[in-house]
Amino acid sequence: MRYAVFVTGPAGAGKSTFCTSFATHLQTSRRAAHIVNLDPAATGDAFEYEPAIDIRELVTLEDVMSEMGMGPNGGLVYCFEYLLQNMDWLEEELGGYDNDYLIVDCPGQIELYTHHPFLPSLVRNLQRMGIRTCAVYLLESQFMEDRYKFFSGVLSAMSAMVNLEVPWINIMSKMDLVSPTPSSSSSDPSTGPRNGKRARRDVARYLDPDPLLLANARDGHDKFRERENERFHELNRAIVQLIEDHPLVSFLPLDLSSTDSLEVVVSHIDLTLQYGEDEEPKEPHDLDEGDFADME
Ligand SMILES: Nc1nc2c(ncn2[C@@H]2O[C@H](COP(=O)(O)OP(=O)(O)OP(=O)(O)O)[C@@H](O)[C@H]2O)c(=O)[nH]1
Repeated sequence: MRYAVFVTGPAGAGKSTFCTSFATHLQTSRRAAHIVNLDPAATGDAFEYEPAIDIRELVTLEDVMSEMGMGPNGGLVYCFEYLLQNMDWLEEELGGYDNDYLIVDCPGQIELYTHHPFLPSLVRNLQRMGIRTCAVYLLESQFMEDRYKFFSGVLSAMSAMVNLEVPWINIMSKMDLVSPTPSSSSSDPSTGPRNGKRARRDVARYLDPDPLLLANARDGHDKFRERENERFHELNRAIVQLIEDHPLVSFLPLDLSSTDSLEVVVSHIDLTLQYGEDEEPKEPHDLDEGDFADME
């Protein structure tokens, strides 16, 4: 069985950094893991790793823009259309990997996840090749600094989940930027960040989104908006109702400075992919010395 994890999320959410840490973690556990770069616009020095499969070997955004006279957004769409027309290229690239874990680093343009058909088509192609797939969606912890920004992040995660229709995990990345202790400067966890960082104690309301954060908007900025636009307030109430009625979105915290945190995320991904469930138990004569290394 081969496995593929699509690592998605907005630009700068930490996708490439997570892919590197994830792959390193699996390799340390003696599991075959490879990174697939799906961003045709990635620049050479964007990677800390050498991707095993790289869309840029098929098509690059730079070439499309210069040869087809397209802009960056149209060019990206063209690159994905081109990939889908050349699935035999991908199938051949994937041919060399058996019983492996493929970590697919996706571009940061969220329209690719929320309404374009490319990723769903790509996932269906991988499933046809017998590759079990799931997706993770990274939202960075700075999204918790502003409730409106946070809820737009929640809605984009929901929209991407609905579009992709594969087993799915939401991750709150860059949790190392969140302060471990609450500040005494404010007693209201629904207001903005304190001293530039949000206390972890408040974070639970974001990891398992509490719609009241949005309903109980109280700071000056919110009052201004309420006064200015009652319809905006009605829209908020409708969003709160939607999130309450469909509690699909919760977030796993990811702090890459903690191995335990990464391990929890990896074990959730394994569970979602049902990793290893189809493997035959090894016969004693199939075992090699390395299989006993962990037992020493
Ligand atoms: N503090 C902190 N910074 C991080 C973490 N992960 C990534 N970063 C930083 O955030 C920036 C963006 O990280 P990337 O991994 O390139 O993010 P990305 O989602 O792949 O970005 P795009 O490919 O542009 O969409 C870089 O400066 C990273 O060093 C993290 O866990 N903690």
